[in-house]
Amino acid sequence: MSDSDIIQIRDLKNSFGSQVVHDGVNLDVKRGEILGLVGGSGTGKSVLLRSIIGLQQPVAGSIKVLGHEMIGKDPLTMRMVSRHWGVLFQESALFSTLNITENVKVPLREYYPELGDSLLDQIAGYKIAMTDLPEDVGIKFNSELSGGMRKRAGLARALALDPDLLFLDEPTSGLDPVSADAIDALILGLRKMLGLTVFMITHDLDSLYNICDRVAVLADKKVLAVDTVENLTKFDHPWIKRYFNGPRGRAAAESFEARKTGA
Ligand SMILES: Nc1ncnc2c1ncn2[C@@H]1O[C@H](COP(=O)(O)OP(=O)(O)OP(=O)(O)O)[C@@H](O)[C@H]1O
Repeated sequence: MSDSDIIQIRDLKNSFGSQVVHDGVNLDVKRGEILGLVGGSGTGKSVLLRSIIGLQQPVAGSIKVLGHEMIGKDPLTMRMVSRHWGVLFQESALFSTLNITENVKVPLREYYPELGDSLLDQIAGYKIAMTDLPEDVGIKFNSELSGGMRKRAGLARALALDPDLLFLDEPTSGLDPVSADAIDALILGLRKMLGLTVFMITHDLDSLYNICDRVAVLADKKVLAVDTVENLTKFDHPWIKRYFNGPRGRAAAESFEARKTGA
């Protein structure tokens, strides 16, 4: 594992009964990069994410995070390594009975039970501010927030423990284009400010062009290619061609070019 790799996956196999989802997945995620993961529906993007963060037990293979083998890990190692990552789940997964401040305090309480409530409130307030949410959001509940605000609140909780690594499951799904652009800008800003590595499942072609350093394509039960979007558009595989060179892919490419030239 090279020093620059924060995640290294080798020969990963996942199956459910007779359904093989992954059959020899290999992938390296480099420290400091934003890596996008794409693939058709049901190709196993979420199963891959769940395998990395220990919510899915693979059949075979190796997953190293920060140099620690995650498969077959003991609960203590798992707890020690998971302290270094934050996860934004697709529906943000905020606790509906807790306000946003209390949600952000959940991981803080788990890892720092000795800290007093007023200090936890301050830290939570700081994390909420980092995601550009107004201060009064802290006392609101998930049901009182817009879709974009929920994503930001989920991000605030994912940042609670000052992670090195951020896992995002479709951070812009369900958002209008302006809110999606704002979330992309926030992810870029957080990466710069905190030196994060970001592993992001997305279907959002604009996000792939605008913020991902590299994109991994999951198809045929494997990671078929990992490269810049520009290079992937030239890749000779039927799904990759359809994905990047179809009408939506071309529109995203044109919009990216227009942004670059300021048109
Ligand atoms: N706990 C489970 N039990 C049985 N099958 C599962 C389980 N979790 C996932 N699968 C199956 O594994 C396959 C991959 O699912 P996964 O959710 O990873 O797809 P995905 O690529 O994230 O899809 P989408 O883009 O539609 O969210 C699917 O066929 C799904 O039905």
